[in-house]
Amino acid sequence: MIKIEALEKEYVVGQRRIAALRRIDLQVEKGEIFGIIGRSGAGKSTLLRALNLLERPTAGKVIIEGEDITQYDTQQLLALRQRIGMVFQHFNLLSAKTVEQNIAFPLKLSGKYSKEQRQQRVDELLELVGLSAHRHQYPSQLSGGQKQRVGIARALANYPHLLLCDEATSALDPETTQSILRLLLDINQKLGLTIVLITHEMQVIRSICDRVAVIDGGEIVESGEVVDVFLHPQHPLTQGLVAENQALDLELLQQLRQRENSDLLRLTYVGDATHEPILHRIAAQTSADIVILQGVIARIKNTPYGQLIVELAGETSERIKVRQLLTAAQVRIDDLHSSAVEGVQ
Ligand SMILES: Nc1ncnc2c1ncn2[C@@H]1O[C@H](COP(=O)(O)OP(=O)(O)OP(=O)(O)O)[C@@H](O)[C@H]1O
Repeated sequence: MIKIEALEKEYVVGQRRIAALRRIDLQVEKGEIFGIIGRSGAGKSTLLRALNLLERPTAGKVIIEGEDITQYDTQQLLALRQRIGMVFQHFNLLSAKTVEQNIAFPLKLSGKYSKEQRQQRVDELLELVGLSAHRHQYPSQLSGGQKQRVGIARALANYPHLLLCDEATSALDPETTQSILRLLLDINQKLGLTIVLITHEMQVIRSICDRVAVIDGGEIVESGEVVDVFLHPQHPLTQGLVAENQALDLELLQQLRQRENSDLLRLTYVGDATHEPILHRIAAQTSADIVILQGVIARIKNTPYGQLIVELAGETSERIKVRQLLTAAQVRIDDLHSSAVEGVQ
C-alpha cells in the first residue's frame, strides 16, 4: 500500500541544516495499523506529513498504491489528499461550526456530493463515532474525547483509503485514550482502512498496532511485529520505551540479593501458553525452587502474553532440567544476572 524508499528531509534554518529524516525505508501493508514511535524531535511528524506531502521530502520516494506521489502535480496532490484522512492531536475543528457542519466540511470542499448525499454521509459518520446526539453542538461544548471523535469522523468523510493519526490521543486522559483507540481499531476492522499513527507512548502501539517502527534522530532503529518488538526489544531506545510501559519494579529487582546457586530469569510466553499452568507443572517435576518475584499477564492487541521474573534455586542439574522443560514448553528465557538487571526491559 505504502512504500517509502530512501526518504530524507533536511530543514535549513539560517546557516543550520537539520537532518529530520535520514534514509528511511518502510513498507505499510493494506489494512494494517502501523505505528511509528519515538521521543520528541525524533522526526515522527515529519515522516507522517511526508505521506501526504504536507512536508516535501528532500530526497527519496513515497509510493502509494504503486504511484510515486513525489512526482504528482498540484491537481493530483489535491485528489490524493482527499483519499488520505488526517487526525490531529489538537483536533483542529472549526469552532464556529457545529459538529455536523465540521464533518460535512470536507464533503462540501470536494464538490462531489449533493446536499442529500452529504447529509446521509454525515448521519452515517455520526453513528459510527457515537455522536448522533451531539450533532448540533459546537466544539466548545464537547469533551476532548468527543472532539477527537468529530476529528475522526471528518477525516473519514471522503471515504479515504488511508488514515494518518498525528498523536491523536496525546491530549486525552488514559480512559478517553482507550476509547479513542478502540474506535480506531473498530474503524480499521469494519472498513478495512489502513491506519498509520505516530505516538510517543508504547501503550498506544501495544493496544492497536500490528507493526511498529521506532524512530530516533531521523532514523528507523528498529521495526517489526508489535509482539516481537514489545517482548524482545533490541535497541536501547525501544527497551526504554517498553520499560516505561511495564509494571515491573526495576528498583526492587536491583535491590534483590541473589541466593547462592540461583539464577534470576525473565520468562516470556505468548498466546495459548498464557493460559497453561506451565510453572506449576514444571515445579512438580523438580526439586529446584521456582520463586515468582514479579509478573504480568496482559495483551498486545489481541495476543495474550505473560512475563515473569523468577528466581530459580537449587542443584545445577535441576536448574538445567527446569530450563529444558521451560524451553520445551515454548517459554523464552532471558538471564537477568545481577549485572544484567539494569538492562531489564
Ligand atoms: N519547520 C521546521 N523547520 C526547522 N526544523 C524543523 C521543522 N520541523 C521540524 N524540525 C526539526 O526536525 C526534527 C524532527 O522534528 P519532528 O517534528 O518531525 O519530530 P517529532 O518526533 O514529531 O517531535 P514531537 O513529538 O516533539 O512533535 C526536530 O529536530 C525539529 O526541531
